[in-house]
Amino acid sequence: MPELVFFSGTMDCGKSTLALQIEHNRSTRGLQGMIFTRDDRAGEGKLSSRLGLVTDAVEAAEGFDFYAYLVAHLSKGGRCDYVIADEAQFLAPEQVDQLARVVDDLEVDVFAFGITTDFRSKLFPGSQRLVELADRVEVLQVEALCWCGARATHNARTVGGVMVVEGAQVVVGDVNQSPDEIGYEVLCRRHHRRRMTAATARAAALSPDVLPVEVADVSDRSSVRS
Ligand SMILES: Nc1ncnc2c1ncn2[C@@H]1O[C@H](COP(=O)(O)OP(=O)(O)O)[C@@H](O)[C@H]1O
Ligand SMILES: Cc1cn([C@H]2C[C@H](O)[C@@H](COP(=O)(O)O)O2)c(=O)[nH]c1=O
Repeated sequence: MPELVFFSGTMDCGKSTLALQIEHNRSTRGLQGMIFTRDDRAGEGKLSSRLGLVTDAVEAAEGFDFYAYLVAHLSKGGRCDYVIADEAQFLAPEQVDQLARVVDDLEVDVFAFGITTDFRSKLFPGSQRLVELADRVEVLQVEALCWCGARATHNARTVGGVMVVEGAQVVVGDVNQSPDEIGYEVLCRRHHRRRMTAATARAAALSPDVLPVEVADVSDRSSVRS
């Protein structure tokens, strides 16, 4: 039975790498897939992984109709054994409906990859529709980690290392950006709620308000006892 599968996780957890691996494993066995993406960091019509791999893809921009595109391709005698859709969080809900129709009416497997929630921990509309429609939602097994060592479950947007909570839902970007750029950082829920990024945690640890308290505890022990 063909399936609509949503591979979901935070930024930087290996979604695009997995998409490229699925593509590689299937194409080396003679299957023919169609690869789609939207607003990849590497540019239009590219699906890229931070491991350095990149492949060409069809840009599924606003208004793009997956079902019509596949029907046109098949009616011209083209073949399609599976569909890969990366950066699926950016898709409109109706585009996700088209992907479900590709599975049900054209009997083609669809593997969609994307982050579930935005920098405010709100669902992207495309991801919400995928959760609603997918046969399976798979959470990636490679854990991205928060600076504290806990599993990262949330995406923070940062400016100069400081978490921001205002702004457009879609701003294409990356983790590990230089401090003057808008960037992203993955965090555990506790630190996302506290808006505590690696940079602000480091600054707090170095703050004169924090260190001397511990030092004072040690040096003042005799005075505390007396
Ligand atoms: N230099 C590296 N060496 C080994 N693994 C790396 C390196 N750089 C990135 N990675 C791996 O790639 C993952 C990010 O892969 P990518 O497919 O780009 O993520 P996503 O699409 O989920 O944002 C990281 O979590 C890490 O496991
Ligand atoms: C959290 C969040 C992310 N984005 C953008 C930033 C990147 O361009 C992509 C995610 O790509 P990845 O391959 O999963 O790292 O999404 C955004 O536009 N808005 C957000 O809130």
